[in-house]
Amino acid sequence: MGYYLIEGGKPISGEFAVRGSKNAALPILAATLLAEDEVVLENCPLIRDFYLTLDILRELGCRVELTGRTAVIDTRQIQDVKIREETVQKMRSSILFLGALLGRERKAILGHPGGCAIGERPIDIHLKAFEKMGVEIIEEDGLFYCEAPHILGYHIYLNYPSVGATENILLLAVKAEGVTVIHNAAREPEIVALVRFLRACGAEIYGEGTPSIMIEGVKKLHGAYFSIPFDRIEAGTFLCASAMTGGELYLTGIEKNDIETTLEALVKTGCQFNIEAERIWMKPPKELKSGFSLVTGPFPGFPTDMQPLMMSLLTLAKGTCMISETVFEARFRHADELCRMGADIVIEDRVAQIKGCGGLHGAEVFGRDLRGGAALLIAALAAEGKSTVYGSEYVERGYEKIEDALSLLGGNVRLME
Ligand SMILES: CC(=O)N[C@H]1[C@@H](OP(=O)(O)OP(=O)(O)OC[C@H]2O[C@@H](n3ccc(=O)[nH]c3=O)[C@H](O)[C@@H]2O)O[C@H](CO)[C@@H](O)[C@@H]1O
Ligand SMILES: C=C(OP(=O)(O)O)C(=O)O
Repeated sequence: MGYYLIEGGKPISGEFAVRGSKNAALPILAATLLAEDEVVLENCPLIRDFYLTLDILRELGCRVELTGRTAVIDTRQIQDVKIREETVQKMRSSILFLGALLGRERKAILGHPGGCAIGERPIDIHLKAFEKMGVEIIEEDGLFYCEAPHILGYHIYLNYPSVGATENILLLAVKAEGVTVIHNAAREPEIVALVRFLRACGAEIYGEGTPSIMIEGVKKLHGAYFSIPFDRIEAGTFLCASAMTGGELYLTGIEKNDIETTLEALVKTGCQFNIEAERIWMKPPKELKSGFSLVTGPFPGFPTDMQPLMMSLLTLAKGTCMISETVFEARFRHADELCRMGADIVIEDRVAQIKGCGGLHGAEVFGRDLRGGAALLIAALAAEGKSTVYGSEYVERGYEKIEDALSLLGGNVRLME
């Protein structure tokens, strides 16, 4: 198990150019399977999940070249329709290969996806929609054997605006016969990014970013050039790190509409902002304020992925704050670890009450998922003394060399493999 060694107490300040989004890049990589020509992706995030997804494409027989942040992917020579169990276990987004492989090859074999243990995370919404669109699914020994001789457009009503299910249906529907409409679709910026990519490849899609997305199936998609948009969770993580440590931060490469709820929460803590279209400057107050409630929810609600980071920050804010986690039922595992650093957090079911503790101290703590690990890392930066944060392998799934980025901004963080 890798870990971070952190010496706290130094402000995180300066300029940071936000990198490409994990949650936009991964579905787009799956979508490259649908393009029957070369795809060029710019601004790729060099993170563990990205490399793992490139490996899936290679294992399927695709040609993949990565130079700097530019990936060139040619899926014309695809030879396989099965994703290895080991890979599927490591990453939630591997489920998106189901829609993409079915769209391309009419067949797919894949197990139940793993990923961060933040809840049960069933895939019933994906499978139900697929069946309605003509996919035959047989589950045997933990594997889903899927076949779709004919993919049929359909009106799909999601009982929850699942991000993954909306993406998977999009991947299948672009190659369906006829029109598909997704009702109660997810509206996250990552859905918009996937649609823009598919459209660049020749797909006919309307309504992304709204609860109704209409897709007119096409016979073939072509290659495209596309730049991965910024990672709104990385941006929020660095803002929280600076706010907690009393540093001023200048973020570039962002789109402010995509991180509005995070900015609103930070404003409530007393942070001041100067916001331009693609840049943000933030100055934290001398003392962070609390006394409000946060409820996570589907976009445009407060993002569940930011919840652990915001909880970390609120441990230092004067007053009491309540956070309700409505998206994932087991996403508070970082709270106990924050308490080991001196935080005052009480959890009851899916609500956390966080009282400002006046200051954190260094400790040995365990990150058990991606954002939970990052939350501990930023808490350690703000704590007095030395900390060890275990679980770097989770953090590396979604943050590119976070230890280097934070060190360049004045933090004292080392990754020990
Ligand atoms: C790779 C990626 O993009 N991951 C993001 C994606 O995950 P993911 O796509 O897994 O999240 P979903 O929106 O699907 O899940 C939201 C909720 O719906 C439930 N659900 C989902 C599907 C289903 O078939 N049945 C079901 O019950 C889940 O258990 C969860 O409670 O969106 C989440 C919510 O914004 C983010 O936290 C993740 O970072
Ligand atoms: C939960 C996350 O990712 P995944 O869905 O890939 O597990 C995340 O990015 O915070």
